[in-house]
Amino acid sequence: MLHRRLFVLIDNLSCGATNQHISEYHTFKLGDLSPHVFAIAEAAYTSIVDDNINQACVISGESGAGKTETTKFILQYLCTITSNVSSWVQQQILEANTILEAFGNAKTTRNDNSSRFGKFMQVCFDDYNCIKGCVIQDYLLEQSRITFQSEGERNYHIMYQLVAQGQKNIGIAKSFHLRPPEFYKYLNTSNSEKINMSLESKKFDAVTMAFTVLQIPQFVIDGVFKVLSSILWLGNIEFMDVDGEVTDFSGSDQEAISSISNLLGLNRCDFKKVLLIRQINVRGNITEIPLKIKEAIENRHALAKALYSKTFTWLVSKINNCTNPGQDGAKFLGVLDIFGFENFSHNSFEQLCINYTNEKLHKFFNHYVFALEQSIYKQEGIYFNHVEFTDNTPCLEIIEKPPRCVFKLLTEQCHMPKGSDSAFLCNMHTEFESHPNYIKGSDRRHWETEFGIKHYAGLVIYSVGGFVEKNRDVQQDVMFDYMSSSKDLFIKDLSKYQDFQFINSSYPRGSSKSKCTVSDNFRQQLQSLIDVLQNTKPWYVRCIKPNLQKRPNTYSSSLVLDQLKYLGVVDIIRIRREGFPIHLAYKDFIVRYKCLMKYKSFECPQKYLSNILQISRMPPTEWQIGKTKIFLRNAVYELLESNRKDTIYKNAVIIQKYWNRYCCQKSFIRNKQAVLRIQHAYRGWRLRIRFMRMRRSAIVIQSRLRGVFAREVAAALREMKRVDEELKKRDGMYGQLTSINTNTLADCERLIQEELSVLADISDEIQASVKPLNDNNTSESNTTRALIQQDTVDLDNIFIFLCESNGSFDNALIGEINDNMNNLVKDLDEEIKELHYYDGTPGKLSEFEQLLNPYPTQDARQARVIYGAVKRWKL
Ligand SMILES: Nc1ncnc2c1ncn2[C@@H]1O[C@H](COP(=O)(O)OP(=O)(O)OP(=O)(O)O)[C@@H](O)[C@H]1O
Repeated sequence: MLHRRLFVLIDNLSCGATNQHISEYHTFKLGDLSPHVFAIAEAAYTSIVDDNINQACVISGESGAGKTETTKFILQYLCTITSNVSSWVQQQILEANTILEAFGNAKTTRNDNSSRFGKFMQVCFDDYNCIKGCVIQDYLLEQSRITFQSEGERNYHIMYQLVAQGQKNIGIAKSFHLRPPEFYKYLNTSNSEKINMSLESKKFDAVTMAFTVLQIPQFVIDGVFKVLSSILWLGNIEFMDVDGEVTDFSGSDQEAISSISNLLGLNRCDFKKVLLIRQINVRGNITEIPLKIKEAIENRHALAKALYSKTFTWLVSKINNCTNPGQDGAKFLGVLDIFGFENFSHNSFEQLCINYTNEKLHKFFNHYVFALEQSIYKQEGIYFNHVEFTDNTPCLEIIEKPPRCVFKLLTEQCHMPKGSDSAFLCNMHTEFESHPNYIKGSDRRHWETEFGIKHYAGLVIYSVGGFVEKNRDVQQDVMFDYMSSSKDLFIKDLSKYQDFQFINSSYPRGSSKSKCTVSDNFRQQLQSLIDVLQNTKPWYVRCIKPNLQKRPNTYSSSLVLDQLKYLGVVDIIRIRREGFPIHLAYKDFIVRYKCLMKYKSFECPQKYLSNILQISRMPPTEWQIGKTKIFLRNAVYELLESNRKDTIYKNAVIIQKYWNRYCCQKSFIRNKQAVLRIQHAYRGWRLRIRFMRMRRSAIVIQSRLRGVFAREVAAALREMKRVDEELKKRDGMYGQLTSINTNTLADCERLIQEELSVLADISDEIQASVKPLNDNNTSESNTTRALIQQDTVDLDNIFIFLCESNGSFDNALIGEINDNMNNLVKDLDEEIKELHYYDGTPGKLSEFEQLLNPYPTQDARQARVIYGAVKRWKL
């Protein structure tokens, strides 16, 4: 399926990247808003979410057009939309860029921050479409820049940053043996402008901060800076020719040698040997040959380049370790920021590799967009107007197609002991003289030093000097062997580090064929990149440089038109208009758009397809049905997509409605049940509390009542006892009265006998009422009996007695006691009165009163108490 795979054109100077911009583009379709790299990033991200296919954003354009900035915008966009809160891994991905820029970017005549390496950043996503990590693949770092920079250009940024920091901080200068920038030859090969120390020092702080975010230990960071300082010192070694065959160090070299040995933790003699002697492999025997002065200088440069490039690849692998997505990050969105097409006044091996990369990517683009497209039209038997496009296959073949191509001829020379640039050029002229994409040089005078290739973006003249040497990629194995026994842990680790991707040599060490050449490695790397891109859904971002002065809103028409032409933009607009850029298999089309049909019948797919399109009122010129696929123009596709989106939206609302209702019902029932259960439990609890309170109150009331009754009964019994004693006293009085008046006494005796008999009856009745209790419970009866038999009445015992009796006393009995007691008291009072009037003697009366009634008021009160108690009892 060819999706909306075309591109946005980025005018790099007007492209903003605030969070507001990001939120504006988020969730919007490509084309809804004005062209912006965020729209592409959004489309690619949506596609990864919807279709679950890996995506690739291929960013191209010439040097300084804004590829690196665009890459950063895409990363920033992805990091922002995939997380509300910036997570650690996203921070690490952004900071990795800071490190890569410091170590891999440099000032060129076209761009102050030119990437001198290519990179493919695969941002990996988990099943929830959140960023899980990132894998970076680097391509061909420009090594020659370490030792030499053209006019107006600079070495890699990190070199200046380190030296500037050394100027600011004495401690750092001492630890890394740093000197002012003017001291180092590798920083002064061109007349570039003066270094802004404070700016560089600030950038150095940013790099160390980025190292910290990537959790790189301090000893490793220090190790990296030691290597950089050693490289700078290497440039200052001058050598001295001894006899034309042997070289030695000059007096001024000693400081550099001791500094480098210290920094790398090497033995001084070993290091000197590396600089002055070369090892060669002759049929398995390693032979040491002293280097001539020219060779020693070249060897020193090679050593510096090898150290820097190894440190760079080590850093990339370290960053990959830190941002490794693990098992979860299966899907990825790759961002390819590769060096733009270059055509300088002096072009060398590096420019050939860079322009070869651009040719390769352009071919991929052409193949994907034009050739493949039109071959599918033919296969499917649909009618179309053939679209012509600029095919760059011949140019690519001259560079890379075996058996005879530029790279093959160059490798041949590298494998020859006496291989040279001139021999390479001669072979090229012979081989490609008649090739349409090849010219021998800018003019006849330069045929011995130059060759030209007509790239898709224009003719580039290459100076052949240094091609063989640069392609040889001298590995400096001896130096790394010595470094492996360094005292510094990082240096040791670095020396053992191998970029495993390209270790494929079967030749013995030291032989000229022992290593793949730089071009071989680079070709393999690029091929694997193309293989990865072929398995992704590509998105193209073409960066256009509007003017050469880096001014905003200034367009140099001819410059822009040239770029639009060679980037294939004009061709692509044609195919968009004339071709059918969207094609879908029948099944996919039906699955995707059947929602637009009311009646879903699948008997004849072709009929069904045309039904969908007719019902949706699509103009018939805008679509065609092939043998297995349906082909659509962009306008139809847009319309279908928009209808589909509306239908899905409406249906989604209905589904949501039902689902929400179901959820609400479910939640209501659950809440209701919960409320009932809570109510149930609460009511139970409240009733239990109320019952307990009432029971406690009842017990209190009962105990109080029982106490009251017990006290009243005890008072009654006490009163009985007192009456008994009164009777006894009266018996005594009777004898005295007899002597006064026998008749009166006889009457008195009779009356007393009657009263005694009444009291005896009461006593009998009490005994009789106590008796049933004795029969019911022997223990109870014992207590009761003991109580009754006691002379004195104890209130506690009375209470126990009442408890035991458990209400067996009849209220009537108490009433009777009360009545009898009242009667008794009343009778006694009357009797005393009678006695008083009978005698008629006041002196005797007072004696009798004192004798018979010593406590008249107390009697009356007791009687009232008993009466009151019994009355309450009855109530
Ligand atoms: N959107 C932008 N806003 C402001 N400045 C920009 C923007 N894009 C690019 N630039 C400026 O242009 C310069 C070049 O951009 P950039 O480094 O991205 O180019 P490039 O295409 O990657 O070049 P090279 O191929 O040399 O690496 C930047 O250093 C920056 O100053």
